[in-house]
Amino acid sequence: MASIQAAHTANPLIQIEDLCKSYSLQGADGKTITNQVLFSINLTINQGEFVAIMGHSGSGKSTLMNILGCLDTPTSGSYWLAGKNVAALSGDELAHIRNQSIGFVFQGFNLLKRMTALDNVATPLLYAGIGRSQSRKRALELLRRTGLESFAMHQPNQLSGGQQQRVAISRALINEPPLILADEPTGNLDTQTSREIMLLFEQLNRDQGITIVLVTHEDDIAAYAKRLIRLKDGHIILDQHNKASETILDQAAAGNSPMTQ
Ligand SMILES: Nc1ncnc2c1ncn2[C@@H]1O[C@H](COP(=O)(O)OP(=O)(O)OP(=O)(O)O)[C@@H](O)[C@H]1O
Repeated sequence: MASIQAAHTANPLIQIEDLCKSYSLQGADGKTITNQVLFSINLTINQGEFVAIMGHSGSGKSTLMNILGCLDTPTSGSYWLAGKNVAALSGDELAHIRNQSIGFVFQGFNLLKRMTALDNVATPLLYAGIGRSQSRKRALELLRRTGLESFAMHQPNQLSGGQQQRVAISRALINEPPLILADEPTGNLDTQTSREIMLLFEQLNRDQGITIVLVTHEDDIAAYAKRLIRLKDGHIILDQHNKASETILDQAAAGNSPMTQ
């Protein structure tokens, strides 16, 4: 297996050691079946990295992302996020870390249907106890940055898929998290809109140093990430610098500005 982990020793944001995950299910005969999904995963992701996780359906990508997002717990092994041992955190501390340290972006956008774009973006701040007017002010700033200021009062069904995903990305950014976890973020989008969303991630990574970890099935989406990890049957079988991202970076440097498209 090719590995670039040794090259990334400074400022680890994610450190996983010997992590395993199994699910126990009850079979038709009533007996318990154990399904091991992740096998002895070792992974370090430093602050500022842009990582794509690839692999066939069922290889364990979402399971790994759920653990990275503190939405699920490993069966064994350790996970340190920003220097904190996740297993030692209480429920409240986990909720706090999810709210403050991680921005989530999903394939289905996961916006609240009856709320405006503005209120969708402001929601994590409201949960964090910030007042409504301050939250909305900050949400509007984020929508401006993602090119959606004039759509602030639209509800999700009045927005295109790409616009909805920009709202979701604005929401993910509102607490200025060091980490964005994106699970198939372009899975519901056409090619051109996918490209715009990926350039937006690339810009956030380059200009603000936000660490981005995304799951994708598609090579042309993974091409934006600087590091490529491939899972197979719950094992990391490849972990390497992604040369394809250099071409994309050249194109971005040539003046593509997804924030205003
Ligand atoms: N909550 C669960 N209970 C039991 N088994 C589960 C659970 N979640 C996932 N699995 C199993 O774990 C394996 C990996 O699933 P996972 O969703 O992580 O794969 P994936 O690589 O994300 O697949 P896809 O690309 O189709 O989304 C599958 O065999 C799945 O059935």
